[in-house]
Amino acid sequence: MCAGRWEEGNRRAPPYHLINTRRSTSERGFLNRKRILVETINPSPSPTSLALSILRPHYHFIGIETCDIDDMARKFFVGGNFKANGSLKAIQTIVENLNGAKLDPNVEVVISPPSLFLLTTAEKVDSKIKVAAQNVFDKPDGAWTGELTVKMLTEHGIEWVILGHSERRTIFKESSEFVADKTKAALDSGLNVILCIGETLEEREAGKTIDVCCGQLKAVVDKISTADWSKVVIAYEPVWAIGTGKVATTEQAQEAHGSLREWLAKSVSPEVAQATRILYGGSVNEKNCKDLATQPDIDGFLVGGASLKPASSVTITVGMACLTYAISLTLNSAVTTPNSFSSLTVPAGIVKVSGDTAPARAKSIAEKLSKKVVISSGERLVSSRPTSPFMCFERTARFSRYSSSRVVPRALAMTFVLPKNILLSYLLLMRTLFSRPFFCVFVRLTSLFRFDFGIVQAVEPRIESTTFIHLLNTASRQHIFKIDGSHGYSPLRRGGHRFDKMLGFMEYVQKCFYHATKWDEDNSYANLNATARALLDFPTPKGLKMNLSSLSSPNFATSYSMASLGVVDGSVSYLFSSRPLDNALSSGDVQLKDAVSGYRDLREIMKPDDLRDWEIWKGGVRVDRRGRLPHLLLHPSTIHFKAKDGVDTLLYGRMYLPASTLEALYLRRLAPTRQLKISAVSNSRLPNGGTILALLQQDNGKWSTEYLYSTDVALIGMRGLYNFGFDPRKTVPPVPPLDPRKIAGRFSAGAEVYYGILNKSGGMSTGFRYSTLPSNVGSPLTVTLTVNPLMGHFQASYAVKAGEGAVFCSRYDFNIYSYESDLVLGCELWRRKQADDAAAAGAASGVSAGNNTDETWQPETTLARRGGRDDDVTGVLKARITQNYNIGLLWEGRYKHLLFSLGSNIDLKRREQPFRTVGIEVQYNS
Ligand SMILES: O=C[C@H](O)COP(=O)(O)O
Repeated sequence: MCAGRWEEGNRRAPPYHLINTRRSTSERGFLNRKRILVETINPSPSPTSLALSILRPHYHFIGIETCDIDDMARKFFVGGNFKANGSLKAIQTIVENLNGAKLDPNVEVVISPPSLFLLTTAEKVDSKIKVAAQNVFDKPDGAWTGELTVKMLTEHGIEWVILGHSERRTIFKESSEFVADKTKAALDSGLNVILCIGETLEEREAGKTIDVCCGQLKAVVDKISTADWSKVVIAYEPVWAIGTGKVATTEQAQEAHGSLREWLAKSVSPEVAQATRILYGGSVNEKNCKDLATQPDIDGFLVGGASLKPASSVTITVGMACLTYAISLTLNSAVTTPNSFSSLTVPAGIVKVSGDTAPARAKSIAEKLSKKVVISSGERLVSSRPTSPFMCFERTARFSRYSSSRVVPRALAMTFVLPKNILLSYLLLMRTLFSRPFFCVFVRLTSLFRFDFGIVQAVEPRIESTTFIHLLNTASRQHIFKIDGSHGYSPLRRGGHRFDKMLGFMEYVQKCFYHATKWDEDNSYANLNATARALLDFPTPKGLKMNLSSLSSPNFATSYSMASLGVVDGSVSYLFSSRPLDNALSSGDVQLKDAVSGYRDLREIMKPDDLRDWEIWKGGVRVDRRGRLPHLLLHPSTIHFKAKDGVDTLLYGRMYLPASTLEALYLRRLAPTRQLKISAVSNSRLPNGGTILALLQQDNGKWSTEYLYSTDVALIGMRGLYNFGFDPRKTVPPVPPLDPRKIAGRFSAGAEVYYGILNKSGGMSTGFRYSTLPSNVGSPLTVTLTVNPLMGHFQASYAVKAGEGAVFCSRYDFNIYSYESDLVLGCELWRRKQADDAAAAGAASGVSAGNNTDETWQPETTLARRGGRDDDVTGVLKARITQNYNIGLLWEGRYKHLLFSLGSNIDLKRREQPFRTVGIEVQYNS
């Protein structure tokens, strides 16, 4: 069988079934429908990356990420429509704020000032932000008093125009035909169009929402070509929601967007429907955008009022008197611990709060920061209490809780003990290190008398300066959640895998390849959290999907998939393996435990094959190239290399239809301890047309390393994992304890660093795992702790196999700067056939035995005692619940020769419509 038989060597059979090869590694994303590769990066110490981390806190380098190409291909879009508001000065301020803000590069931002300010805005605004006119006429230059022509716009670098806004339709009586004419004129001259549509309240109440919106669209569809749609963004703006503060509910908006996309698929083409961005507009603000941004068919926002509003946050300055000193006696132990900043005393701290916040709120924030404040003059608030710099920063961090901004300073403290007992400490505020130089230095001269000199420059944690920027970043962050399906602040959560439901056939075949070539996926830093991911992050199917696959020869597999979610689409994939995959089984025979991801039982690390074991000699002559050097010494004519004897290679390709996306994977075992993976995705709608990612993996049992290069932002990275305990290369594995009170387990530690050359962004994370081994007599468990020191993220997970058929898992995330936390609980329950012995036991106790195909939820102890087998599993139920009362349910099982995944996502907070998604996937593999 493919999975679970690692008891090679002198290990005795484990007390429970091994499922360690159940999940595949990074390339598994290639095997799922409509996915693309996204390298992810972690927060990092450089200014750009810190900003990035604020905007994209979940991005992480660990491995190839995959996501629905539908989602990713439609770049998130946020437009700001200032309407007829704002003075030149106000608009300049907005532009300056936007220029200075760290905006997510994955979001397209367009602002639309009144026409009088178009040129100034276009001139001043950073090139990453585009400018839109709020209207344009459909005729060339001429006698059109009060109008702007398309030529005027294009000649002055204005790339966008808003057309069909409800205010123009209702107040200025613009008909849908006129809007369509203007759209055509704009597109013909190269402008991009934000095309607004929307229904009135009466129309909605009359159930005419979709008819009205589609009618408005139809006028445009009739006039422009299919190709023109690549330059159109639709903004769905219910008239009753515009400027009223009455935002459409998430369900209302998603329903309308989904229907519009369906209509586009029918009326224009499925490709246009997939590619066209549909924005929502109408009383969007930084709070309500969160949920809206997570909807599958909402690709951004057109923001009115909130695009002009200043943020309700404040700027805080934390500082101390420029030069202060304190003398504290050794006896004053309360403030003198040699290795802590608490020993650094400063007589006075100054907390300055300023900004657009009302003075009362500023005062209340200041009071929270420093319990007792004295207002000395104006807006300056002086703490009357002596305080340490660390306390100040701690309070600044706490301050973020009271601010609407999520930006918090990040402090890094370092202490050096110099000769002669001089203690030098300094504290850096990472976030402001480069943009606003900040440092403080404290020197302690002796251990007897403490002279603490402190110099602290003023610190101004930069806070997102307008509601629009805040909204923009919040929305893009949420959109990323939608793409990666993860929540919280886990450095490893996104690592490698996202789709941990039943494996597609191609994934399964790849796993068989790993097993056949003895590659241990779990001995990798990328898979440190694999158990918690499999148990808590499993996705649930949406709509109907069918897969038909076949391993037509031991070396060659094909797979076809069809899905129906709005529009019908599918994919064709081929896989070639130089190693015959005799261990791959059809859907009727495969053990469910091999086809479903779940708790990952680590196997004992093993000594890798010797390189010489891989050499093939015939008649005293080497005939393959797997050895070290000898073949180089041979004359080429004496080497009779045969592909089938060569290094093991796996080739995989997939084409998605109708979206013309190609995926490819090249996997090559270079040596018993080394593997090369090159993966690529190509799609014209992706940045640069796609991505290539190369990964060189080294695993010698005791430790493993991986080196990565991606063409996307020229990302380079490295990660490693070290296993404590015995070294399989030097000693034999320790004898497993027979005493059930003793635990047989393994402790591993790892880290990763990475750097994006093009975006000058890097980062790191570190993690630990303790997991029991197959030889453990008691309940298997896995505990992990992962830390992103720069971002202050901690994640702890705990999974325990309460028996053969039940696993429970919990995961807790915490951010020490923002105080955000996230708790997820989950379980999986395996359903098994009744065994003969159970039936016999039933008969012996006088109970009718029944036949042995009866199924039941078995108590673990019973199963363990009778030695449950992998092949008696008939289904698995997975469930998880988050602290926000989001529930995921997934049942995976087999009916005759078909494998089923049936799942649903339930949001208990939405009482009116708790079922967010429902779906089923069916697989037949032969
Ligand atoms: O173009 C923007 C829309 O009219 C939305 O305006 P609003 O956000 O002020 O409701």
